[in-house]
Order: sequence, then C-alpha cells, then structure tokens
Amino acid sequence: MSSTGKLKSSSSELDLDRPNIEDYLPSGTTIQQEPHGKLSLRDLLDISPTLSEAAGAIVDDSFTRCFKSNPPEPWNWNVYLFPLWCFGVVVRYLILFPARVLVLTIGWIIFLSSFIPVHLLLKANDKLRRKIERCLVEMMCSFFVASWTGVVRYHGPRPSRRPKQVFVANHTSMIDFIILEQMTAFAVIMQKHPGWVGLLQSTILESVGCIWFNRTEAKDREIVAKKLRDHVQGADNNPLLIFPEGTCVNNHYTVMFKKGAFELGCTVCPVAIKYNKIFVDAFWNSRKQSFTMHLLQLMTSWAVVCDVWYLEPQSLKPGETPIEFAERVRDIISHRAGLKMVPWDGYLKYSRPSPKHRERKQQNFAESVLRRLEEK
Ligand SMILES: O=P(O)(O)OC[C@H](O)CO
Repeated sequence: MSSTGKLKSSSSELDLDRPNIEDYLPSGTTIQQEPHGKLSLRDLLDISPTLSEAAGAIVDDSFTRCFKSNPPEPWNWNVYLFPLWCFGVVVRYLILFPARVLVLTIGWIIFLSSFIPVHLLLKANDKLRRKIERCLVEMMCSFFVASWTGVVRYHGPRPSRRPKQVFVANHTSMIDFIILEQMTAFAVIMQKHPGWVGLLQSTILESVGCIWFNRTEAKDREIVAKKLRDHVQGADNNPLLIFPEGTCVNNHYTVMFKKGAFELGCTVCPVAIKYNKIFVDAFWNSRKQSFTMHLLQLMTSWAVVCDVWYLEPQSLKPGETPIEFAERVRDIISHRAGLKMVPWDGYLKYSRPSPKHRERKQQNFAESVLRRLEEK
C-alpha cells in the first residue's frame, strides 16, 4: 500500500473513532424548537466544523482514550454481593498480599545472593557468567509474575537467539517486559527511570544487554541507534526487544510505531500481548501512579491474566519503506491482540502540538467564519 493510501486509511480510522458531539448534546432540541432569536449550543457549534471538532475534543478524543485507565466493572452492587466483595478485600490484602511479599522477598534473596558473586567472581569466564546471569534474571522475573499470581498463556514458538532479529511488542506496562523476560532473557530498549527501577536498569539489567535512554534527549537517540546496530550484529547477544510505541497504551489501542526497529535491516518478530481485565487493569498510567504503586495494585488483586502471542517473523518487502513496514507489523499485532489502531504519535503525551498545526487550525476557523459572514 502506498504511503498516501496508508495515510488516508489512518485518517478515516481516526474519523471513525472521533466522538460524535451530537451524542453529548441534550436530545430532543432542534434549532426550530428554540424561541426566535435565542441561540442554542447546537447553533454555535454549527458555525464551523473546526469549532465542533474542538468541542468534541474537549468532551472526549481518541488520543486521550488511548491513555485512560479502564478498571474492571464494579460487581459489589447488591446486598448479597457486597459482603462477598468485603470478604475478598480481606483475603486479598491480609492473606494474599503478605504471602506475595514473602515470595518476592525470597526471590530477591536467592537472586542477589547468586547474582552478585557470579557477576564479581566470573569476570574471567564471560560466556559462563552471561549464561548464569541470564538464567537468574529469568528466574527473578518469574518471582515477580508469581507475586501477582500471573496467569500467562504463551502461544507460538518461543524466541530463540539468532543474529539480525528484533522482537517488537505492544506496550501496556513495564510488566510486559517482566512477562516476556521470564521466558527469554531479552535485551530491552527502554526509557531510563528514576528511583529503584533506575538502579535495577543500570546495574542488573545492563548485564543482559538492556539499553536505556532518555526520550527527551536528542543526543541519547543517536547513541541508542548506534547501540542497536551494534547489538543486532552480535550472534551471542540476547535477542533485542523493543516496544515501538515508546509509551504505555491502555491495551485497547495501539499508537504509531517508531520506525527505529524497522530500519535495522533485521527480521522483525512481532509479539502481541493482551491483558484480560477480569481482575485488574494492567495499564500503567505513569502520570498518575508510580511503578511501585502499580506493582502494589497488581499484588493486591486476585490475579493478572494475559495472553502472549509470538507471531510469524516479518521482513521488509521490496519497495516498502520502514514506516510502511512498521504500520504492517502494527496491524499484525493489533489484529492478533484485538486492539484498535489509531494514527497518533504516543510521544504527544509529553509535548504540545506544534505551532504550525495550531496555526493551520486557526486559519481554517477564521476562513469558515469569514465565509459565513460573506453569505449573510
Ligand atoms: O507510559 P510512559 O510514557 O511513562 O512509559 C513508561 C515506560 O517508560 C515504558 O516502558
């Protein structure tokens, strides 16, 4: 498909996903029913499509919807269910949670008491050290998954270590990484975090080849691009895992994939992850919640249920651009996980729309008002 074709289909997807402002207006009122000379909200919105689009965006928009938490439906709404729910709260907080903290503590003790000596004492035998460290990281991730009673179904062949391949997955939470890492020690490319997560990133995870960057630093992006190219050449390196959306999305949508993973000249292995929200919403809304609070929320829920599909590897087709390739892979992942594709750049979460875009909208609005005045 040509890039124009893709763009057209993306914008029509956006149109379909756009809220209908009519749905939010009081029903049963028409312009004719209003007393003569009195303006209704409907009249005002009728002045220009831009104005009604702006009103629609204030009420709801498909970009914000990608990053909205969707907690499970409350079910404790009657006199029989409420005591049951209270009983569940007591079990989850007073029995399950302490047991899970214990599991995690045991995991950390085993992990650190093995990882530190291996890391320090096996410096001379690099191959053996890397092998043991890989197993230990996988084991620690399994402890994390156990600490939320993770019920994960993996479908398809497990990833193997081969040169010139990169795994890409949709992204809902940093727990995606933990869920994938417990099966295969991937080298992941991720945003650098502060606090204890940052400490783990720069110590333990760096030893499995993970690469960290700060998305606001243009300099970091160049360094990461070079590290990626070097990493995929090494036959003995852990398989590379990238979340090309670059940010966590709520597992109902996929936002545009960054093209970096698709211009490395590697085979791209898509991985689709779909969480079942029966017990808890696994979306990490990092603007509202720290990762520690997110983990505590998971550890006090009944279970985290999800499906992971390792999909058929894909290569760049003749005449296909990396952007088209990224869209094709996004389509495969979204289709498998039942996610809706929206043509948004997830980084817009962190930036304001460009002045050019704003000016174009202002120009459209001014033109529509002038046209209307001339008609009178
Ligand atoms: O949802 P964000 O943008 O805070 O991204 C969080 C992590 O960096 C994703 O791994």
